[in-house]
Amino acid sequence: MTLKRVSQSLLARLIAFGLLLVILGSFARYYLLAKYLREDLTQLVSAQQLAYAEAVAQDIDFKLRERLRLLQRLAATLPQTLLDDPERLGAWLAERHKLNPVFSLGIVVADTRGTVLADYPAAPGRSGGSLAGDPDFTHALKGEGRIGRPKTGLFTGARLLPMSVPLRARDGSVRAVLIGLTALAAPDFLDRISHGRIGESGGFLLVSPADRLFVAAGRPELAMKPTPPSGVNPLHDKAMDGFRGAGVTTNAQGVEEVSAIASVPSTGWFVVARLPTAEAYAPVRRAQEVVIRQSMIAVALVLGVAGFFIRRMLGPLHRAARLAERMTAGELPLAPLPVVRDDEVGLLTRAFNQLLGKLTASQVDLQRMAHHDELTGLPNRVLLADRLRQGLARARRKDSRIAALYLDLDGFKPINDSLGHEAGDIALRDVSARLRAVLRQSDTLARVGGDEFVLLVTDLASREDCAGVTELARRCIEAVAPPLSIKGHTLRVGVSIGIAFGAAHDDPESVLMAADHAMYEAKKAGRGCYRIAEAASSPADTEPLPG
Ligand SMILES: Nc1nc2c(ncn2[C@@H]2O[C@H](COP(=O)(O)OP(=O)(O)OP(=O)(O)O)[C@@H](O)[C@H]2O)c(=O)[nH]1
Repeated sequence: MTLKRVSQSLLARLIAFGLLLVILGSFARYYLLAKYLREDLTQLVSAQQLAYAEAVAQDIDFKLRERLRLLQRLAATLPQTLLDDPERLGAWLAERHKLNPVFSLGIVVADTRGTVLADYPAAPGRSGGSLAGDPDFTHALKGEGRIGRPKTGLFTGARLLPMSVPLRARDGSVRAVLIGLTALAAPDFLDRISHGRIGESGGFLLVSPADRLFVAAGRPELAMKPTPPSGVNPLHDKAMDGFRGAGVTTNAQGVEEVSAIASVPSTGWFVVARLPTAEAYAPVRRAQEVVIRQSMIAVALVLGVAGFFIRRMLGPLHRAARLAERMTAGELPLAPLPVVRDDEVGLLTRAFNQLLGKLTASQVDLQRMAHHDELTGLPNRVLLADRLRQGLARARRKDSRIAALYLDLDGFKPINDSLGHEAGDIALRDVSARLRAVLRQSDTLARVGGDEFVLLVTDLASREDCAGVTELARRCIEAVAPPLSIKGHTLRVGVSIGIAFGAAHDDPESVLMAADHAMYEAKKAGRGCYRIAEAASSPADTEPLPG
């Protein structure tokens, strides 16, 4: 029941409408903000990631080329006589290595058969060993230097990157092969991949697409591990096919990330700079949180402030409704409601007051019509009966009397008959006016029939007062007697009066009947006179009145 009342309340509906607007607005802002911020951030983070990836790729490319150039310089400067003296060759290599120790796992010199002549730093079993089947050795033997493929070293067992260059005789023939081995984990080599961080959770990967291998990775467990099969990570698949640039993708671990790919031209590798979107889009989440917080504040404001103001605005309406209810219940008299403000509520209250005014006026009219004669405006039989009851009640309380004078016009019918009903009405109104002029204010003159009137006189406290009633009857006869001028005709009517007195024990009907009978007596006595009823409480029958 209470819920139904609330749902029907204008206040509740206005607040609900306000809340709906706030919530819809919040939803729209929440999603639009997220959408546009995400788009902008994707662009920004992609550009940033690409810049990182390119910088790292260039750095790695530079280091690789530098190493290859160094190896070529060594090959060009190595005194060929040392090839026949492994001990001195080893010392020469050690000297060079100390000057620039970039080949952390050693510089190896092998003759054209692949036999290792010397190495530094030395690896167990390498010197005197054979590199005959080694692809880097074979390649250099053909006269070309190259950066090899990452692999696990034959003698060192470490993950390394080999580089090989030929050592040529004066006639241009290959006399030996120089191989430089760099540990993938060597300092200042791929550390930007393995230790570089992007934000809190992002990092780098170095991929060799030809080997389908992670050469190095920020996550150590990925280093030298195969790349995911195609179909797992769409952006990785594109990168393997040669795409360079940035995009949003989901990696093999199911983590969505913004990734950028840049080439390492010297090896055909590529660097991936990756940042999980959970971190990249953190500002989006923060903005969404702000929107949610704002919305909660807006909801609180709508509930509090708007609720307060709407309540205030509708307050006069509530008060007016309560007043109207109490008037309807009869607890308050009907009265215009106070118009507090000049707004819609005031307009409604004013309209209500106008309606109330009309209602009250028609109620007064109805009341008047129910108690008055329409033609003369005099009280009718109903109101007379009431006044008669009141008069007798007062007589009981004050030990006084009342007198009823029953008046019947003489010779009225001929006016109707000769001049018409309208003339008769005029005569009745004129006679009423003359009789009214004779009365005291406390007397009641009522029209009780066609040409019959009753004059009620109350509070007759003394014998003189009672004697005054006959005097009043005489004045009535005199007042009616002068000729009437109706529609250019001079007409005469008279009046016969029957007087009956009433005291404490009398009932209204018997007093009226007594007066009526007395009036007939007056008619019989020749009209134009009054007679006093004997049956009712005439002053003669009762105890003498004081005075
Ligand atoms: N014009 C008019 N006539 C009315 C009205 N009510 C009653 N009458 C008429 O008043 C007349 C009353 O009749 P009577 O009392 O016999 O008339 P009267 O000539 O005074 O006769 P007496 O009383 O015997 O002297 C009737 O003709 C009614 O039709 C009214 O409201 N207007």
